[in-house]
Amino acid sequence: MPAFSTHAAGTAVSKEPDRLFAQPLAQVPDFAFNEDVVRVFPDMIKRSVPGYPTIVENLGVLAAQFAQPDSVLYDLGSSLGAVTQALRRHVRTDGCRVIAVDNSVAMVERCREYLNGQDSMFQELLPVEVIEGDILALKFQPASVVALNFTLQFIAPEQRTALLARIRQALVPGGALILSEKLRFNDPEEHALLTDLHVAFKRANGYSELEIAQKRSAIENVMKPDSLEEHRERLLAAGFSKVVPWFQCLNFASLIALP
Ligand SMILES: C[S@@+](CC[C@H](N)C(=O)[O-])C[C@H]1O[C@@H](n2cnc3c(N)ncnc32)[C@H](O)[C@@H]1O
Ligand SMILES: O=C(O)C(=O)C[C@]1(C(=O)O)C=C[C@@H](O)C=C1
Repeated sequence: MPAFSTHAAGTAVSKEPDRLFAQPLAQVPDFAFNEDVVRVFPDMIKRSVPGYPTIVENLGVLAAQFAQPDSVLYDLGSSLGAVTQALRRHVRTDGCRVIAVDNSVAMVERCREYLNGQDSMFQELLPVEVIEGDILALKFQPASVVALNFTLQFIAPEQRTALLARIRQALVPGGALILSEKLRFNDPEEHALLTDLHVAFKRANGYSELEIAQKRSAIENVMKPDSLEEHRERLLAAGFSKVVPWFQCLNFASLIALP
């Protein structure tokens, strides 16, 4: 079996299968984006997030509609740069460049390697800079596209509005924030149904009951999903004028927020 598969955008990424939670753990540690997760991340996210490849590829298509000349496209919580690669492939607007930011050293190192791979495979890609840092401390430049692809859910809830307000301030006219998140639902029946269906999705992708249960306890203290209503209210409170959901698969969704 080859050691690499391809990102949606076409470059080689690690193909190591995610077995991080396959053995019983005496105590399940809090989930962290460390070296172990980095090695299996492409497999983990594809098998855990329904619709992930569709979201990533279409994020490039959407971004091309909102990109404005001489502006920055941000990929916040870029992990291995899947979104950055899609942005670089799809956006052709003059003077645009991509800034990818992540605070995991292991993610940033591997992301840079993968982007070098993309540079050697394709021509006419947007320039890119990968910053190792906290998005809460980032000084934003005028931006036309900001992608938060499954990142906001890892930010402390009380810091989310301020971050979104700073993103709103950085957005130029015609630009957009694209926000993808795992959702929770205010209606208990809807929440239970979509949670069960997400478990069925994971099972169908080869995860055992033990893996599913241990992953659940690993993420429950570090990842706090909101409801669609909470997202909409918070985005409006942060100064966005319009919130348009463009994708939902089970309990995972992606929204466009306009300045
Ligand atoms: C679920 S992953 C994002 C997946 C990625 N956007 C993609 O589409 O493949 C969340 C990422 O956010 C990063 N992250 C979490 N909190 C952060 C912060 N405060 N500043 C920068 N990055 C952060 C994590 O290190 C992790 O790589
Ligand atoms: O809800 C889950 O079980 C998940 O695994 C989701 C999720 C995410 O949404 O980011 C959590 C951590 C990993 O980064 C990959 C996927």
